[in-house]
Amino acid sequence: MIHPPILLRTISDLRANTASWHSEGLTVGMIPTMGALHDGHLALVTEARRRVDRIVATIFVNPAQFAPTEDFGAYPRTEASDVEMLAALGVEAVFAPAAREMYPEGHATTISVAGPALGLETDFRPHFFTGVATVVGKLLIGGFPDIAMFGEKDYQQLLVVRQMVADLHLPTEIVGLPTVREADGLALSSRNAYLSAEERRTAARLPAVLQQTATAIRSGTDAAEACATGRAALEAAGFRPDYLELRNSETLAAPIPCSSEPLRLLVAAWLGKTRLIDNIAV
Ligand SMILES: Nc1ncnc2c1ncn2[C@@H]1O[C@H](COP(=O)(O)OP(=O)(O)OP(=O)(O)O)[C@@H](O)[C@H]1O
Ligand SMILES: CC(C)(CO)[C@@H](O)C(=O)[O-]
Ligand code: BAL
Repeated sequence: MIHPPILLRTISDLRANTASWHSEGLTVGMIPTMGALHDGHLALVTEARRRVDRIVATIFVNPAQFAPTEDFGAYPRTEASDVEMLAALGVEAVFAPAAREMYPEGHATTISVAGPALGLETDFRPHFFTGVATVVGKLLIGGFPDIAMFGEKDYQQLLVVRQMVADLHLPTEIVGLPTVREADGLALSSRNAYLSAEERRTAARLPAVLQQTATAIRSGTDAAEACATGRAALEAAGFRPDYLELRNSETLAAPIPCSSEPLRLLVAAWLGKTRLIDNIAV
């Protein structure tokens, strides 16, 4: 017997729900999403199920993280089927507010993060992390979950959220989980739905080039040279790369040559009208 989750539309209902769970001594996990759920999101739910007593998933296509030229209008909105998928996994509550609930008339506060937010995505989407940090901050303050789950697919976002939570002393543990991939290596992403059949075949070159570049760096090729080769391979396959860069995996600072710091290779590239991102440990 599947119990549908409670559907919450207001911050005050979100707060009342999680407060009542906490008052019963139950632990709470939050999974922030923009909906159009896939197995990557469901892996976050499954891991939360293992860790906490009650789960609230959030579904909100956050206008503040889209530039006017980006795909806010086209972003897939599939709330009814999302709620069914969450129900099947036993999620207790779904918070799906309207934009005016999150950003009422006169809203004038944003959360701006430096550190891991500098460079990479910010060079191409300068508005993005302020939008993400502001909405995630509001969600965490709205529900005060014990844990919140994020995917490594959005690796820079994960580090930005961790930085924000630490800096604002929020009492939530940020849990990062590995990227869930299709059989051919493509990272699951709601935006994959934009790809034509031919683009979808080409898209598998993105993780393949990422792997090749990581292998070259591991076997001693200079990182700048390996990344240049990787970008050229992406262009030859039909992508327009925004970046393919090696960074320190904890700070996202440029790596210090010859040090033994942990490294991450991150990529963002356009395929037709679709922008894909991915990353792997080196
Ligand atoms: N393939 C994946 N594996 C693991 N986590 C994922 C995956 N895809 C998304 N997530 C995580 O799910 C959460 C919600 O992401 P979001 O709703 O933006 O989905 P998305 O598929 O990343 O969408 P988009 O295509 O817009 O980037 C984020 O923490 C994100 O990192
Ligand atoms: C974290 C998030 C839900 C904030 O809108 C979004 O950026 C996403 O889905 O990754
Ligand atoms: N998954 C990150 C959300 C975005 O690109 O807007």
